[in-house]
Amino acid sequence: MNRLLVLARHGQSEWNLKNLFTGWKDPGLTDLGVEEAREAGRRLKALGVQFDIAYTSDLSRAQRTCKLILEEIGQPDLRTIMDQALNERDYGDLSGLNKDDARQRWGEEQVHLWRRSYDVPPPGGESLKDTVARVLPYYIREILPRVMRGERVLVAAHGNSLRALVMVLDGLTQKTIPSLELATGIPLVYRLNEDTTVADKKVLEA
Ligand SMILES: O=C(O)[C@@H](CO)OP(=O)(O)O
Repeated sequence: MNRLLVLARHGQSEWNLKNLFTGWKDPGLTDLGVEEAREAGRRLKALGVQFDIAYTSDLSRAQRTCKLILEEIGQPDLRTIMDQALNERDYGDLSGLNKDDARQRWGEEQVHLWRRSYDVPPPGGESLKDTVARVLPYYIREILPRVMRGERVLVAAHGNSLRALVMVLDGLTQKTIPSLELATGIPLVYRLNEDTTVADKKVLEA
């Protein structure tokens, strides 16, 4: 049985380009972001990947990425479920601030803790731990049962909502999660075992 799960971070957004904390704000993709999403689709197509269902967040950068991938693999009308549970980590009061300005103001170390630690929430926002607590139940309830039934599932979402999932899938710890970075538009192709653990993982880099 296939048990195929593909995770794809959206392509570059307008706010990625401007180096702004984004979170639940809703900027669109840049031209490069559109190209990255198409390229993700082309790499999946080269592997012969087809999906039975797609999941994306409530935010347009992930939705557009999802659509572009599906167009490239020739499944533009595939059933796609959008849910806020897959949204980016909420950056709270940092949303809209420039990341370099934030480093100037609060220091490199504090900003790194907000961005990459497991359990330090940015003011008014979600830590990765909070994001795991939001994303994981949705994965277990909605997505995983489909994968276990042999449905081939695409999840197009965000840097930190996908870090939350990858942390669980790859068995990363609070110590190892800070070094995990997910590049825009690079699909992670997982095949799962019967017991829901990871049988195989491919990162579709250039
Ligand atoms: O701004 C954000 O929402 C995220 C993803 O772009 O940023 P970071 O990589 O700093 O967590």
